[in-house]
Amino acid sequence: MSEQIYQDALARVREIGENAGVNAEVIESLMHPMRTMIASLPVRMDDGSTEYFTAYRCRYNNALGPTKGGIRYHPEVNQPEVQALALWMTIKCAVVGLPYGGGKGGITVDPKKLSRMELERLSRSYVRQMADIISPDRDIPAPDVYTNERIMGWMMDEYEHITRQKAPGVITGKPISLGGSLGRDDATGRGAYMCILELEKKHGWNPSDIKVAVQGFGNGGYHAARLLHERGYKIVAISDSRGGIHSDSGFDVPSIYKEKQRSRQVKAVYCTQSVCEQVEHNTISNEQLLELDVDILIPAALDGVIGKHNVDKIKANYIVEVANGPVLSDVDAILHDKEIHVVPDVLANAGGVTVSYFEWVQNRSGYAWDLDTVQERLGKIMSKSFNEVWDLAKSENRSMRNAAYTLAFRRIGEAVGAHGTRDYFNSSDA
Ligand SMILES: NC(=O)C1=CN([C@@H]2O[C@H](COP(=O)(O)OP(=O)(O)OC[C@H]3O[C@@H](n4cnc5c(N)ncnc54)[C@H](O)[C@@H]3O)[C@@H](O)[C@H]2O)C=CC1
Ligand SMILES: O=C(O)CCC(=O)C(=O)O
Repeated sequence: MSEQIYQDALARVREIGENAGVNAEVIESLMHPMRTMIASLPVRMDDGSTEYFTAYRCRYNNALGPTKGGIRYHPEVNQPEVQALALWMTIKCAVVGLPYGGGKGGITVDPKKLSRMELERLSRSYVRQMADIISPDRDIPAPDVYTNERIMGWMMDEYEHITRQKAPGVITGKPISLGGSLGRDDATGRGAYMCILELEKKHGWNPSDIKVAVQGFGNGGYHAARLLHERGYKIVAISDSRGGIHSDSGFDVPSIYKEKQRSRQVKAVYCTQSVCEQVEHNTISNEQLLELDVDILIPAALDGVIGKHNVDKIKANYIVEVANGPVLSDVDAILHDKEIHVVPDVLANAGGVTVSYFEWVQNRSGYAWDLDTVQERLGKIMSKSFNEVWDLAKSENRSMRNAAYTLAFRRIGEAVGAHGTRDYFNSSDA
């Protein structure tokens, strides 16, 4: 699947790029990752043995600034997937106008099988191997699937040991006590929520009439569901890696979250007394969740979950991509024809990297913002970016993804031109 994901990502860039009116050389440059580093990480396990884990960091394109993007810990992470994710970061940062290029990293590991100490040694080992390419001015990691602020804290600490200086700007999504930003914890879900608020204004929705299904109940999915629930949207389905639950009357998201914290799985919520008393519900699989008759479907877990195999069964009016790459490119046109509108990942989940940018700015200036400032500035960027994409899509009858990519290509193209094309293509390892 992962090799297919990268080829799919390239095909989409080529297809949209060909009619975006951008210099063909710029589109060609996006076909080639600048650099992908692969490393073996030896980790001393608690039983005294040593295990080796394969790790990646891709700096895809730096036309707009230092490369930026999260680090994923997952048993299926591999080079093509990391490259696809880094390409999407390049486009995402350009869509929301951040002064960053795109990067991404990952380790092929099932973190659920490691102890806390093993996880810490693994994370520190990653930084030792990647220390030559990450830095506050070069490549700035952040959290992604199955990584979190604690891991970012260990990584920053290791980097500071290596460089013998304080360097909070080398990584974002850190604990607040180490220079993290207020508001980074829920920024990805909040950014998606802000996109939905824009849709609400355009369509005059009454939130309590709108049914939402959310696949994935982690950092992105949970906060999106929580904020929508607080506004009165009906969250009718929720899932995690082990399956999901469904109820037409909608769930009280905070109590599902509480049960998930206790049991470690959403499905275990099924028929727990506190939830059963509230609402009748049944268990569903992750595949069934995608096919529910809802107004908004929020895939917030992994890539490639909507493709030719199930596109005919998708009934949602809107797909808001909190996950990176949940829809494969070969169904873009089918969804557009069926008038199933997609708010693409490169816009819908850009709240996370936007607040990461705020964190980096705060670290560099040494001045911490309050939560209201973070959220207000996030709101401005999300609303402006959403409307730029929406207006272009409407005025030229494009899908929102096509419009978002077109805007990104124009911005990247302008920067490439300003660098002086020959130099940019010959040496761009800053
Ligand atoms: N954390 C962030 O700031 C950002 C995350 N994203 C994207 O959002 C998606 C989710 O990331 P996070 O929420 O950060 O990860 P997370 O690690 O906090 O949560 C992942 C969630 O997905 C569930 N999951 C895993 N495998 C699944 C499967 N096969 N089917 C259904 N659910 C499954 C997990 O149980 C968990 O609930 C990813 O695609 C990530 O790249 C995008 C932008 C920023
Ligand atoms: O916060 C960041 O810098 C990057 C988050 C990320 O990996 C993503 O947007 O996919």
